[in-house]
Amino acid sequence: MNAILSKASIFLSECYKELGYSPMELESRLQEVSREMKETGTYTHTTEELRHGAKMAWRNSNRCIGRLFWESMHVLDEREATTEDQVAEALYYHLKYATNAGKIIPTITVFKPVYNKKVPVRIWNHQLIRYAGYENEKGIIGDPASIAFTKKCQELGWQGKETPFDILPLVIQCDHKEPKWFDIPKECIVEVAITHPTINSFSDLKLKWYGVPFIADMRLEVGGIDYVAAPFNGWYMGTEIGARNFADESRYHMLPKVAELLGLDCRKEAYLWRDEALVELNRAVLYSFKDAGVSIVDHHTAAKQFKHFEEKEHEAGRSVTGTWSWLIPPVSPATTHIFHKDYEDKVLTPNYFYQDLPYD
Ligand code: HEM
Ligand SMILES: N=C(Nc1cccc(CNC[C@@H]2CCCN2)c1)c1cccs1
Repeated sequence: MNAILSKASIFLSECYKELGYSPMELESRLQEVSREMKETGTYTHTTEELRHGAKMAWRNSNRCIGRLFWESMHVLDEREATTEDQVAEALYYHLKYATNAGKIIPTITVFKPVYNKKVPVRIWNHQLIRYAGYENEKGIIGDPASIAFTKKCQELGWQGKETPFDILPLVIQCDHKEPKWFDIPKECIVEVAITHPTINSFSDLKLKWYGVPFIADMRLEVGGIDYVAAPFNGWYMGTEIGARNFADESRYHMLPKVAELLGLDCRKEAYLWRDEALVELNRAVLYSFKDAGVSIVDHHTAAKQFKHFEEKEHEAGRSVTGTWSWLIPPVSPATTHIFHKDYEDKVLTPNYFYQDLPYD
């Protein structure tokens, strides 16, 4: 218990200082928290503490290149939601609010935290919106990264259409019971068809992707409290879709098909046909999102924004921690300043952490 108390006082001291409270106000809050700890073995964040804690956690996310905007995140406090239906409704609201018809608003919804090892809410999805993956004797349909979770959804009674872009259901578990699944209303989902600015035959690839990434499986830790259901969204950096989701051999494996469409000579690696296909695919992703009015950032602009974040943090007297190998983009990494410096990969809290899958 006093482990939580020390984490709480460290968090509250930093949080209250950043919010401009006086030492007196901090002191009285610390006494209130220690009283609640004695009575209940835990303590409850005020909405303001939760709001600032979630933003600090983003600011401390070492692998995130998008941290410049950490203070602007919208925090939806859904700690009162206790049933699967209430959680599903809160998620529908988050999906619509954050999508904002394409002008994406970075948002997090925070559900009731763990207490005495009891887990009130757990979301089984990796991302709230993601495509299904099916594997049969003839091969794979859809996103290979989703094969295991898709099987889980089918065991729970969900049935997909077995197209390459079936949107998976929300899977919500309350109080360690059997999880419930919910189809996402179509008004909560924006998708972008991938076309190319100059190569018209690009649409023959019939590629599309969902507009907004909502990470649903990470644990938000604030002052010793574990929020294991706290889905958050931002906007995509183009390379995530163009250089990984569409390009990886273990994902949609599109480079050979793009190269063929471009009429590239693929007989020798030294012709750099992979690289040429990659650039055209990433150019198409950025062009299509822009044309559809859905927020996205290219990796050069994102790196410049990260540079600005570093400068702002320095002015605030905080040192920037980071994971270099995740911060450099997968396309043309050495063209960014990030590649040419190193970052201390120290894990601060509040932060977002991986957690064990809630299913086997
Ligand atoms: C606003 C636009 C944002 C952009 C463009 C952005 C960009 C990125 C990118 C490109 C990655 C690497 C992902 C990968 O390679 O799989 C990443 C990682 C991460 N981002 Fe951001 N991000 C944004 C907002 C956010 C927000 C709002 C949060 C949380 C509040 C966040 C927390 C994280 C975390 C925790 C990781 C590491 C994930 C992991 O370890 O798998 N980011 N971000
Ligand atoms: N742009 C985004 N990308 C992002 C951020 C965090 C985590 C992820 C997913 N990372 C895991 C994947 C799967 C293996 C390697 N990458 C994507 C955002 C997602 C949610 C808020 S911003």
